[in-house]
Amino acid sequence: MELTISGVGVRLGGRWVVDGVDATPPAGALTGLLGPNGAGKTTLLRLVAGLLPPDAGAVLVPAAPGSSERTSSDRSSSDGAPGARRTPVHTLDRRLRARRVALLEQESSATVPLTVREVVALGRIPYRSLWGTDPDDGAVLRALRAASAAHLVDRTWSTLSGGERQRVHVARALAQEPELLLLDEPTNHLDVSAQLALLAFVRDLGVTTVAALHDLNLAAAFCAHVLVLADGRLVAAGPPADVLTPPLLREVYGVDADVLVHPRTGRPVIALTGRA
Ligand SMILES: Nc1ncnc2c1ncn2[C@@H]1O[C@H](COP(=O)(O)OP(=O)(O)OP(=O)(O)O)[C@@H](O)[C@H]1O
Repeated sequence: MELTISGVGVRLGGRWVVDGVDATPPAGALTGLLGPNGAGKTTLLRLVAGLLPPDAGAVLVPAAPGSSERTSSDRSSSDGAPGARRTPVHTLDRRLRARRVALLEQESSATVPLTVREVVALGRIPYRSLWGTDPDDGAVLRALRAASAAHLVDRTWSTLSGGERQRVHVARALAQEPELLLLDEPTNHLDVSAQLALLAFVRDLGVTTVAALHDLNLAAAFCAHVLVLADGRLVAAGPPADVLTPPLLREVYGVDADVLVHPRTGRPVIALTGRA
């Protein structure tokens, strides 16, 4: 999906928590959203998901073909699609938006008396008929397989470990079959092997994905593009090798680091040496 984040800002608690962010995450690729605690990553993901209306700017997505959605005149000549009809994501009808955009929120501690199958089926609600039937009865299992969680299908949600819950959350987001996938710290609770498997999977999915990540080396290894937030503002954007430099890491995170080049992948490897 061609996504344009255009001058987006929101005020919460009397201050701009996200402030004037302009970004165009590449379509069909994995973008990492980086920045220290409180930088505004979760808030920006909620804005991009259309769950939070912006107080400034807009998040524009292509209008669905044949829809009567409110569209803006195309302000995004930079995205190479002049004349394309675009619409602010927060104005999309909720059901339609849920078919196009999935947000994996940071884990909530809620315990629900549901099986894993039922939790993942929640992601299919936007596709259900008036009678509540899913037109694609294989979608839940496909999503569980993709998230390496098919073996959990009949388990009760409340009995799962943190890492198992995280995989099921990912499966629920995938079951929505979105054009835009937004992941808030998706590697939380996952062991190193599961972290690598998940990021390799979403990188290769071909779906425009924005993932808030704290692990700079995972971002460097898997992301095509990174956005770095600090105090609600975008301070850098581009390929990891261009963005994740020692001066940037010092400025944004207050840490000293050596940035090496991986001998096989050519990607940056960040060796933290201490607080600046
Ligand atoms: N509803 C709200 N009212 C007031 N302040 C808020 C609200 N939501 C978030 N904030 C504040 O906005 C800032 C950004 O929060 P956000 O959760 O977006 O940061 P983050 O980058 O995701 O942080 P973390 O890495 O710790 O998850 C924080 O200072 C937070 O306290």
